[in-house]
Amino acid sequence: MNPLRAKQLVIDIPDRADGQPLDFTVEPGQVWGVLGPNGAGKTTLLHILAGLRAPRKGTVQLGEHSLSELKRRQISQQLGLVFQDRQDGFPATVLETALIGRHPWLSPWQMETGEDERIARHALEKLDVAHLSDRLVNTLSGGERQRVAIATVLTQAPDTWLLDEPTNHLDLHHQVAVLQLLTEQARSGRSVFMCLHDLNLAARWCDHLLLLFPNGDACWGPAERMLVPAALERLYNQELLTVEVDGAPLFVPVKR
Ligand SMILES: Nc1ncnc2c1ncn2[C@@H]1O[C@H](COP(=O)(O)OP(=O)(O)OP(=O)(O)O)[C@@H](O)[C@H]1O
Repeated sequence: MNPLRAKQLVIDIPDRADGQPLDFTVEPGQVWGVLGPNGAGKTTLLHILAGLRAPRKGTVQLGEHSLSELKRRQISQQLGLVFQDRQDGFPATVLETALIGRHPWLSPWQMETGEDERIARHALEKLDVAHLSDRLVNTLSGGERQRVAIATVLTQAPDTWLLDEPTNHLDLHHQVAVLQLLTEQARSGRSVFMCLHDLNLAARWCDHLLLLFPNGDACWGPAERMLVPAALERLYNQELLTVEVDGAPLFVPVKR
């Protein structure tokens, strides 16, 4: 598996100074969380790492190659992206949507095989949406649609998962199930890099964290080194109480 590297990367946020260039490597087996307030640049960073947007400065590498040297197909065989928002203009069923995940592995105009359908159906089962296989995606609830998006990337089977708020719209049980699935992906040698708004989910499930500040400052590293209450209070401009539960810190906003 090729590690994903950000090398001296500056996110291009209009009217913002360069700030701290990002220089980190997402290694196989790691689960990274990106934390930051609204507008800090989390989604933009994810799109840069997926090669969908150019950075202001620096490069993104998959193994020894920069993304700009790789064909889109090579990238999509290695990187999968779960978007924050999606438009369902095209009327497709849940199964047809999951099967889109096989496209990086098919030649142009090649039809999906029985094996592709088996992989897609298995992914739909893992995300608890197999019973919806024949439904049009635009008839699904927000949480069901989110689980289909994750199932589509599971069908794609990339080495590196990029996810923009994967727990959005999910009830507590499905939040935990998705984070458990991502943990299993990392344990099997893949890697996960996700934006999260829930600090406590990040503290519990991520082994590495990247804190993105609105002025372009940033810091990253092993989660236990990043979960410093003073830094998190500065990040969110919010006073926090910290308690320890089940061996992990729990952050609670101070109520005035
Ligand atoms: N095309 C654009 N034109 C102008 N400004 C943009 C554009 N795209 C993004 N921005 C701005 O860049 C900043 C970063 O946006 P981004 O979506 O990456 O933030 P985020 O950290 O993901 O925020 P959120 O937590 O709200 O999802 C925001 O202030 C946004 O308004």
